[in-house]
Amino acid sequence: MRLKFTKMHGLGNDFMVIDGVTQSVELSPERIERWADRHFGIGFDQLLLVEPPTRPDRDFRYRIFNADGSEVENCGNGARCFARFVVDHNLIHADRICVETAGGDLELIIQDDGQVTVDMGRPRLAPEKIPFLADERALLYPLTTEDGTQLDVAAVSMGNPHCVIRVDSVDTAPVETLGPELEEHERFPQRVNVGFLEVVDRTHARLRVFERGVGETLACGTGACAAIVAGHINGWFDDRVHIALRGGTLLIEWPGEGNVLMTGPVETVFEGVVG
Ligand SMILES: N[C@H](CCC[C@H](N)C(=O)O)C(=O)O
Repeated sequence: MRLKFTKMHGLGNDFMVIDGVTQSVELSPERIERWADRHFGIGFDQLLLVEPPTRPDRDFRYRIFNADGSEVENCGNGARCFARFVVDHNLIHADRICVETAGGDLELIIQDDGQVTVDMGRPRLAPEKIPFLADERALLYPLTTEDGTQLDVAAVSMGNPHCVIRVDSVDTAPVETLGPELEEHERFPQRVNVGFLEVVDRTHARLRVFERGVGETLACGTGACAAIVAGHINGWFDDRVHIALRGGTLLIEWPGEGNVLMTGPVETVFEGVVG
C-alpha cells in the first residue's frame, strides 16, 4: 500500500498528514506507532487524517491519532495544518473550512498573511464533560500526587482533556516527572494532557505541555486554549492573550464565554510516500 503523505508542523508540533479522500487508507495503532518513531519511522507527534464528512453541513471529517496510536478528539496545531493541507492539495477552494472532529465542530479560517485562525468551539468545564472525577465543578481542584504533594489544578476540555497547573516559571516546571504522573492520574479516566502555565501579565503567558499519548511537545494548541480558559475563569487574563510555547507564540481570544479563537502559523516541511 503506497501512501502519499505530507509532513507539517505548527510551532514545532509536528504531523504526518494523509489525504483519505483520494486515497484508500488502512490504519492500525501498531502501524501509526511505527510510523511515529523518530528513528525507525517517519517521526511525528500526531497523524492527521483527512476524510469526507459524515454530515452535509461539514466540508471534511478531521481525525487525529497520537504517536502511541490512540485516536483522540481534537488537535489545535493540527487544525491549522489541516486547513493549509486541504487547500494546497486542491481538496477544497475556500478560505473558511468547516470540519467535524470526535470532539466537536471546528471552523478553520485562512488569513491573508498565511496564518490560520481556528474557532475551537466552547470549552467544557463540567467535570463529567472533561472527563474528570470531582463532586462538583470548581475553578481549581485539589489533586494529590504520588509523593503526597497537594496541587491546585484546573480541568478543561477543548474536546480533549487538559489539566492545567500554574507555575512560577515554565523553565523550572517539573514537566518530565509530574507530566507523566498526571497524564495517567486516576481522576482522569481517559488520561489527560498536562499544561504548566506561567502567567507573565494579563495579556501574556508561557506554557509547556506534556501531551497525552506523546510526551512533551514543542507546542499544543488545545493546551494553549485550555490554559487561557483556566486562567481567564480564575481572573488571571484579559480576553486576548499571547501565549509563548517552546516552539513559538499563539494568540488566544476568549471573552469568558462562547467560543475560543486560536491564531497561529503553519509550515509544510516535505511530501513523502510510505509503504
Ligand atoms: N495529545 C492530545 C492531542 C493533540 C493535541 C495537540 N497536539 C494540539 O495541538 O492541540 C490528546 O491526546 O488529547
